[in-house]
Amino acid sequence: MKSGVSIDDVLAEVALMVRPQFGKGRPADYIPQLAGVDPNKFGMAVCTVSGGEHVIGDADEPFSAQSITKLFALGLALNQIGDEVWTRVGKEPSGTPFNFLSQLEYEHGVPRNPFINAGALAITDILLDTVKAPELLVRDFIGMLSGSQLEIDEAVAQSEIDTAHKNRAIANLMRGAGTITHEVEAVIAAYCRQCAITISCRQLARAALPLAADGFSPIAEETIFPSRLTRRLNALLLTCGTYDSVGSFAYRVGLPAKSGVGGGILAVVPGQATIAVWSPELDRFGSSVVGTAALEYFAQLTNCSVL
Ligand SMILES: NC(=O)CC[C@H](N)C(=O)O
Repeated sequence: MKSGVSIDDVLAEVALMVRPQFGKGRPADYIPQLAGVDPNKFGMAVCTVSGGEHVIGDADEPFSAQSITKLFALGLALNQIGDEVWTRVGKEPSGTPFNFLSQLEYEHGVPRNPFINAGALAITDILLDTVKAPELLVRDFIGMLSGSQLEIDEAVAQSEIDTAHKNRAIANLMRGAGTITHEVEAVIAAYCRQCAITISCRQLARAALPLAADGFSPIAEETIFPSRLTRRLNALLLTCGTYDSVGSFAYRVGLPAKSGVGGGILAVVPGQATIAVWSPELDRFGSSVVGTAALEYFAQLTNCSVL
C-alpha cells in the first residue's frame, strides 16, 4: 500500500465514491429470508498486520456470510487432510455460475473448485467424516479467528434448507458419482447452516488476518495455516473466489477475494492487510455491486495490488 496514506481518509473517500453505485444491483432473493435486508447498508473494515483497525459505515452490523464461509471450511479441511482434498475437488476457475449443474455432470461429479457450491458441498462432506455438525466447527473457527462468538441465523438457514432444490440436485449428482459419501440431506443441512453464519465486516477482516500475515492470527495468537498453504489459499481466492466474474474482478480490484450472496466481500492484501466490505445489492454473478466498487476504489487510492 502507498506509504503515508491515512486508511481512515481513504475509507471516507471510498464511502463517497460508491454512492452512485446504489440501486444498480439487487439483494439475493432466491433465499427468501435474504430478500428483506435493507439494500442501502454499507460497511467496510480494514485490519492491518501491524494491528491497525479502521472502519466506516455499518462495519459492526452482522450480515449473512454465505459463501465467504467456504474459505474457512476449506482451510479447516486442508489442515485436516491436506492434499487429499484435491482428490475430491479441482482448483480451476469454473467460468460458470456458482450453482451451475451441467458442468458437474460433464466432469463426472468432480467440482471445478472448492468455492462453487458443488465444491463447497464436497468440503462439507469431508468435514462430516470427523464431526457431526461441521457448521459449528466452521462457526467456532471463524469466531476464534475474529475474537468473538458468532451465531447462525436460524431463519436464514431454514429458509435456504427449504428452498435448496438446486443444491440438492448438485449434491445428489455428486453422491451418485461418489464425490460425497454422506446422506445428501445431512450435507445440505450442514452447508446451509454454515452459509447462515452471521458476521460483521470488522469481525470478518479480523478473522481473515492469517491470510495477510503468513498464516498467523494476531487475534488468536497462533499460527493457523503453514505459510505455503496461506499462499495457496490466496491463489485460489484470486482465481476462483468470485466465480464467473473472477477475471473482471481481478482486472478491477487486483486482490484475492471471496464474495457471498449476503453482500459481503473479503479481500486480502498479502503481507499487509485484510479488507471486508458489505452492501447487499448484488450483480448477476452474486457479488456486491457497491462492495466491488468500494474495493476497486480502495485499491486505486492506496495503490495496493498483488499484480
Ligand atoms: N455465492 C453464495 O454466497 C452462495 C451461497 C448460498 N448459500 C447458496 O448455496 O446458494
